Amino acid sequence: MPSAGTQVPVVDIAPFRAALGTLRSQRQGADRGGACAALPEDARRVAQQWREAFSTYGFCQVTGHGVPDDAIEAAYGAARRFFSLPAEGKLRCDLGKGYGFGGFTAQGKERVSATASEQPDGQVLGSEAARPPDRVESMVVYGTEEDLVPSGVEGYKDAVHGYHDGMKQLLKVVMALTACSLDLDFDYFEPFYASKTAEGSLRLAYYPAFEEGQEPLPKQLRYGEHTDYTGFTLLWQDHNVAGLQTATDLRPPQGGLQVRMPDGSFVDCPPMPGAFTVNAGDLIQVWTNDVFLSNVHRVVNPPPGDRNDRISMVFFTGPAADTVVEALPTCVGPRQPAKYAPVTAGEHLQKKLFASNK
Ligand SMILES: O=C(O)CCC(=O)C(=O)O
Ligand SMILES: [Fe+2]
Repeated sequence: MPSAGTQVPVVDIAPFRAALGTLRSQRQGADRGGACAALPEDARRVAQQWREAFSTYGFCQVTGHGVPDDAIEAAYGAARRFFSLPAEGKLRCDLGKGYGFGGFTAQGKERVSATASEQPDGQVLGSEAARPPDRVESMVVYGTEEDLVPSGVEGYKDAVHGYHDGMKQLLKVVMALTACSLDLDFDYFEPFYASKTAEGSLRLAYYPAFEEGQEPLPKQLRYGEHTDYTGFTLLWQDHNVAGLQTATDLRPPQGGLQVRMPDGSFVDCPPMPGAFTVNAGDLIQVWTNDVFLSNVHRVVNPPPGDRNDRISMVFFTGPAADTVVEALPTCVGPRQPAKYAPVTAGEHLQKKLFASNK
């Protein structure tokens, strides 16, 4: 049996990224259709690996993504400086609306496990859903001029907006790859993601260290069991133990992400050098009629005595709020009936956020 942590597959998307430019230039003026079939062998193999990863795990580690290290470092540094502010400095960015509506959310407000009973397949996670609030602080960034900019955090705005732009670029590749892996035209999803109401929010997450004598509440986790609510999530996991404080040194803290395996067990999904962890959210599962899974995951506490904190940069994506998400044409057929009622993207997200802030 492979050791824990090796089970979320790795996909190097570089060959697909290289081919995508050619596809785009061919598309201009060319007849529609068949664009993905024209991909070179190595890029088609990436699309196949992508489909396998999301069908089995709903997760993969993405290398060859093209996001520059310095953009990651800059955002990570800004996040660390923000979360190191005294509480008053952070609370000045709290809009008082709870998690998911911009700005800062302090510990004790969000209880993500309360959303888990509303998975698209109706499955309930039982007593796990009754966990106390998560041991996390969050700062949400939309990449617009409306974003709250904390005072006293040098370079914050440029760094987080630069990172947000980088994530939008990567998302374009992710959606083209998804389209090709589902036998759709590479630009199939573009209209859904072009709108201002498309989901594209960056959650900077801070999981404080457990200092001497501090214990979690009974059953409390850093972030409880849940599925992500919308499209793909592009996650940069902390590569560090506290003290190193750069984004890319690989000394993964213990007490991180775990992903549910097909047999129901949870395995560690530690950061890997230079990789983004990518997972599919509920709307992708509905869109693909279960071809891609929106899989359950959580962030566990570090072992007793481990004094490390943890920072994640979590980019949530999804189609425009008014998109009615229903089974894609290549994911239904006489022997593959649609399993879900159509869902409106914005309504689904609001329902989940409401449940998480109870
Ligand atoms: O911090 C992490 O590694 C994962 C966070 C997560 O699952 C989420 O924000 O939805
Ligand atoms: Fe998540």
